[in-house]
Amino acid sequence: MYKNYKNWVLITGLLALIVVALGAYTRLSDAGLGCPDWPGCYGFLTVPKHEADIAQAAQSYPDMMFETAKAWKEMIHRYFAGTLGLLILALFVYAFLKRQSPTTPVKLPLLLLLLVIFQAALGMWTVTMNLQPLIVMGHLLGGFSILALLTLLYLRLNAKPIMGGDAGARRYFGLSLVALSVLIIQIALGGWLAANYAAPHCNGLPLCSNAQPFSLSSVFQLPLEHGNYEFGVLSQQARMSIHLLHRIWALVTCIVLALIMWRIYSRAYSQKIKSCAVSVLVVLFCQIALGLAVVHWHIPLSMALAHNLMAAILLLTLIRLCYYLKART
Ligand code: HEM
Repeated sequence: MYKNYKNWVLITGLLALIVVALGAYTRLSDAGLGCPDWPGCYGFLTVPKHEADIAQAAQSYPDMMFETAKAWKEMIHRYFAGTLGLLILALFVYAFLKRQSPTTPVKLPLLLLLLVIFQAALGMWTVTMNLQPLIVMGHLLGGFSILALLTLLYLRLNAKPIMGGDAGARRYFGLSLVALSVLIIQIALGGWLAANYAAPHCNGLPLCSNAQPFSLSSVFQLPLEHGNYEFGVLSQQARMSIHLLHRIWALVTCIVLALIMWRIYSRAYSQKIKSCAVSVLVVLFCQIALGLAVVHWHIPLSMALAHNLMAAILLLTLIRLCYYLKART
C-alpha cells in the first residue's frame, strides 16, 4: 500500500508537469479566453459542438468570438487540472488516514490540497477578470509551486540519505536558498513578461533595439482599470522595460547560480551533491540558450513552451539540491 502511495505521488508529479505545460500552451497560444466562463465553456460542460449549441453560446456571450480550437485548448487544460486536483485530494486523504505513521508526512499533502484549491480559484479569476496580468502571473507561479511541493513530497518519501552526511556541502544550505530566491524572482519576471504580452516589444540581442529608455517604475505598474487585458494594455515603453528586466535578471540569475553551484561542487565530497549541482548548471545553460533562441527566432510557440518547461525543470533540480543539503542522515 505504502509503495503504491509513493507511485501515486510520482504519477501526480508527472501530471502536474503536464498541467503546467498545457497551461503554458493555452496562455502562449492566446487561448486563455477560449471559454469566457468557468468551470464550463459557454455554459456547457464541454466545448459546444452542434450548431444549435454554438448559436446559443453566441447569444449568451455576444461580445465573445467563439473559436472551437481555442475553446478545446482551454477545456483540455481544465480537465487535466481537475484530475490533478482529485489526485492531490486522494494523496491528502491517504496521508491523513496514515497520520500516525512517521514515514507518511501529512502537512505537505495538506499544503498541496490548500494550494490546488487556491490555484483553481486563480484559474477561475484568470477567465472572469479577462486575463488580468497579476492573476495570470499568480496562476503560473501557483502551478510551479504545486510542482515544487510534489517534488518535495516525492523526495521525502524516496530519497536515500547521503552515507556519512556531507558536512562540507551542508554549510551551503543557506546559500542554496539564496540561489532559489533569485531563481523564483526570475520565474516571476518571466510570468509578468508573458502576462503583459511583452515578448515582441524588445527585438535586439543582447539589448532592445527600441528607441525608448528603460524605465524601472513602469515595470511594476499594475493595470487594474481595464475591462479586458488580452494582448496587453501597458505602453510600449513599459513592455520593453519588463522584457529587458527579465534579461537583466537572467544575467544576475546566471552569475549567482553559477558561483553558488561551483562553490557547492568544489566543497562537497558526496557524489550525490556534486551531481545535483552539475544538473542545476546544465539545465541553467539550456534555459539561457532557450531564452536567447526565443528572442532570436521571434517567439515560436514551441520554443516559448520549451522555455517555460525548462524553467520548471530548473526549479525542480535546485529544489532537489536544497533537499539533499538539508536532509538529515
Ligand atoms: C534562468 C533564466 C531564465 C528563466 C528561469 C526564465 C523563465 C521564464 C518564464 C517562467 C517565462 C514565462 C513563460 C510562460 O509564460 O509560459 C519566461 C518568458 C520569457 N523569457 Fe525567460 N527565463 C530565463 C532567461 C531568459 C533569457 C536569457 C531570455 C532572452 C534573452 C528570456 C526571454 C523570455 C521571453 C521572450 C519570454 C516570453 C515568452 C512569451 O511570452 O511568449 N528568458 N521566462
